[in-house]
Amino acid sequence: MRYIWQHIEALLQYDGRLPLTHYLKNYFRQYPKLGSRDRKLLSAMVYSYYRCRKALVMPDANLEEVIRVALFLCNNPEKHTAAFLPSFPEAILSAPVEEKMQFLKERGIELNIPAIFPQQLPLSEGIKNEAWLLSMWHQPQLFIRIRKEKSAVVKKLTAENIAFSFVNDHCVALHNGTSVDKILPADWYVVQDASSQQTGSFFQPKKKENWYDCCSGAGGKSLLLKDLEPSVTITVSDVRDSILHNLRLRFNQYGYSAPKSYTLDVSDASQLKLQLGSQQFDNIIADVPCSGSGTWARTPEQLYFFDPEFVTEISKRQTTILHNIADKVKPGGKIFYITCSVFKAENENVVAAAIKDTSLEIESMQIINGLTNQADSMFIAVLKRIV
Ligand SMILES: C[S@@+](CC[C@H](N)C(=O)[O-])C[C@H]1O[C@@H](n2cnc3c(N)ncnc32)[C@H](O)[C@@H]1O
Repeated sequence: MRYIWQHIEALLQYDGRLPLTHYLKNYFRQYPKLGSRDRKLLSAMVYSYYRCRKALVMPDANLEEVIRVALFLCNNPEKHTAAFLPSFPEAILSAPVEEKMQFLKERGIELNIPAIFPQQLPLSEGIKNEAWLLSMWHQPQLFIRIRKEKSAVVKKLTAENIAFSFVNDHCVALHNGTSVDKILPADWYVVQDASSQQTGSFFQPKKKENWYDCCSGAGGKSLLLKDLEPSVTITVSDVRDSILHNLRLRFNQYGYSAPKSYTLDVSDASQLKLQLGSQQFDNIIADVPCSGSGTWARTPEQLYFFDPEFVTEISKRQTTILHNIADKVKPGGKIFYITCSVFKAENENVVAAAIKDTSLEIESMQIINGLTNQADSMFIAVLKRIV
């Protein structure tokens, strides 16, 4: 098993620039002799390392010991990891993380939880710092939104012996890595995080309304809106042309005609004016670019290599976007400002800056705390145009 430790040493040369999942794929491509079990084990080791390394106070430990403790904290024993977990009693290997921490403490391994995120940016109301930090130690669940044939979905998942649970009427939680695409017809469901699904409960669209999704990405929120009220007309924009192409394919896949779309940088007021002219909309979804800190349990490398300068920059862009779209919504209409960040700087502070010199007022704002469901966390502010 020496080769595993050699690969780990090589893998930890990673510098955080590529998404970790791409980096691992590229790495494994260079070593075709590594079997699927080795790849799973190495991935679990690397992910566990970035999840909790900064919290482990183990000054005299070698890399092998650190990795074993990280695996222990961030994973329950599975076939591919079991042999590499420390030789602790069986029961503690699948115990809750608080018990595991206590167990380590009793054996002289201290944990410094705040060190996981030394930048210590203030979090939005409704999310507790320690709970957020500890959530980084586990991969969140996979969620689907059932669009149709609910009882057939249940039947198929049950027949395939897939573990699942309902979060609400349409939201199903599954183990991460479940290949739902091999089991369910593509138009019966959408893969969408539970908190992202929950943003839909704020939209309350009325028949035939005209909506604008200004940072639409591949259309997760637009499709949610369309499924809530198929008669709405949606216009979408994104700075990336390729993602708008994906959005159009998805709309067609789900039986909708492709919406009017613009490739455009909404932080640039002149581009917005040039392309949209004087159009106004009943409501706008602004699911803006952000740090993604509410989703870092899926991408712990972003937590590990985080540069706070990014939040300073992105919050300026978020404020500019809100300013630019403020008069694109009709008086009485609403802007749904959404981020998948837990930082105040991208949430409450941006909203406060944007309402200062626009005719928007805050109807509500809150964190959608995903921690209890092992989901992502998001922020949504409902901003109403008053004149
Ligand atoms: C959070 S994602 C949107 C996710 C999408 N609403 C969904 O639910 O699937 C933010 C999107 O904003 C786009 N974006 C980033 N900067 C932008 C800008 N200045 N103008 C327009 N779109 C931008 C990104 O390309 C990305 O697709």
